[in-house]
Amino acid sequence: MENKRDFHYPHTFILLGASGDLAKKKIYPTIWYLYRDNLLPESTKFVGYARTKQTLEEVREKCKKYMKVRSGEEEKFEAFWDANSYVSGSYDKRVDFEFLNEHITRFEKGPVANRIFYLAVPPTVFEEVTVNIRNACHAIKGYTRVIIEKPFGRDDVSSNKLSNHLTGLFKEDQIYRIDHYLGKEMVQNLMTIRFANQIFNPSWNRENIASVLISFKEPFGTEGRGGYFDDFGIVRDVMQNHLLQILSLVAMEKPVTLNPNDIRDEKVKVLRHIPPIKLSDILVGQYVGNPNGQGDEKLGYLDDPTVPKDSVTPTYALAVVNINNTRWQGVPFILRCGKALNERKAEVRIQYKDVPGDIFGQTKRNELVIRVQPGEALYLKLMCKSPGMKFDLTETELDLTYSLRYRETDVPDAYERLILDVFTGTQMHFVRNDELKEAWRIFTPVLKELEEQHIKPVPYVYGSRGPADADAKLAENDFKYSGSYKWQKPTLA
Ligand SMILES: NC(=O)C1=CN([C@@H]2O[C@H](COP(=O)(O)OP(=O)(O)OC[C@H]3O[C@@H](n4cnc5c(N)ncnc54)[C@H](OP(=O)(O)O)[C@@H]3O)[C@@H](O)[C@H]2O)C=CC1
Ligand SMILES: O=C1O[C@H](COP(=O)(O)O)[C@@H](O)[C@H](O)[C@H]1O
Repeated sequence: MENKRDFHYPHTFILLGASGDLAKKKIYPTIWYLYRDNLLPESTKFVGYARTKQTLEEVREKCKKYMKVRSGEEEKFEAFWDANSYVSGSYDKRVDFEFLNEHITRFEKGPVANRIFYLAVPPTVFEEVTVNIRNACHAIKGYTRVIIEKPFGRDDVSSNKLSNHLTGLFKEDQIYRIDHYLGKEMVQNLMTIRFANQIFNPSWNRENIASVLISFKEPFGTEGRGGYFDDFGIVRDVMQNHLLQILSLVAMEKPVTLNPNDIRDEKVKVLRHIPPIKLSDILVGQYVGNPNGQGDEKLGYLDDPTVPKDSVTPTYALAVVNINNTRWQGVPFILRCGKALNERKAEVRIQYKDVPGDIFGQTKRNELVIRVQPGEALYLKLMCKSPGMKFDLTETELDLTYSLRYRETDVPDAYERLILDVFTGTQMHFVRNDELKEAWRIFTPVLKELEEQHIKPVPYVYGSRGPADADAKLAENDFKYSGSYKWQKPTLA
């Protein structure tokens, strides 16, 4: 791991695919915020690289609307762009990468100089780019780290092939596989909630917990990205990575230490207890247009011109995952994700069992909700005596809403944390090769069955809560919804 004291050496951050969507919407803004907040080594230079022939001014112009510059920050913003340069070249020609290498070398005065490559490139050019980095751009007087974005393959075979390819070029401690959900505040909080609170730890098991629901909902469809999406579908896009990562943090045993490898050892261990998902344990859906909706809501997935008319790619999926170990045997972990739904939401719901011997005759289950987004919150739904002269029960909550409790603190964006982690050399929040292998072992068979049998997803209307059958599947898996809980939003004092 790099020491803080090494931060005065030259660092170059090379963004491959600098002309693309991810670069302009996410990566350039992120490196600007890190630079603005003085979080990066002082002498860091940024190099954009892509096939498009363009000037740095043009790159800057394209990123403009995605980068926030507050009043008083204008000078710093100019300094940021002064530290940037852009090189155009192909992805497959070594000579172009040799030119890139010469370009980077100019910034590398002194005995040590480090390089970080961010691969914001399509999977089709991934192999040649990594070979060219290894052969022509590897640092000779410092570290070389590569950040890679999903998709990490599309099944076990292609993912293994990619892993073997990378293993032939880089050591595991040079590879940073991004799952940006691991950079989200409440996902990072899962370990603290579990292991720094004696109140939760003893009840975190099959004796007390009935079911766990991990949800991701988005209120928009594929928005013209259907061409990419159709090849992957929601299971590969969200469930196999983001939701499974959350599951492993919710279900794993306590790691021996906070060392990244100890944590990832535990994540792998719990994944190894999960058998591959069966076809009977998954429900898939695809959105159709809402005739009463506005604008895009009128359009179904198949109306996207980049999607084949007979596509059976799921835009919604609910899967029941079993963990066959002492802690969790028999507790359904329900993963649920979908596009074009009624709201934006990502959350974990830990639903406790019914109170045995209910003397009140009306108790509802406790539920611990960890809301990842929007608006980070942790709330525990519980029963209380109705205040006043009555002796009946009321459903209420212990509520930790971040925007109220931590008014002065800005929650950083996931990419900011993760890119900074790469500079400091901490791999705790990155996906290790063996985690990835387990994830594909769990999902590949069912994905194959869905695709080989051409299973038609259940239609659901754009803007709805998803296929009607999904709630029945939740109920079958010991997730109880009473509909009686009412939240009273606190008002600001
Ligand atoms: N700190 C905070 O900000 C807090 C906010 N709240 C808010 O209060 C509101 C209610 O709280 P919530 O925890 O959602 O509790 P509820 O018991 O009201 O709802 C739980 C969830 O059940 C799902 N649901 C709705 N209908 C059904 C159904 N027929 N079968 C199965 N599931 C169903 C909904 O999610 P889905 O559509 O995803 O299935 C819903 O969000 C929410 O908006 C919540 O954000 C509550 C407490 C604290
Ligand atoms: O990885 C992905 O995540 C986004 C959702 O990310 P969020 O941080 O906005 O929740 C999703 O839209 C996209 O399809 C998927 O590839």
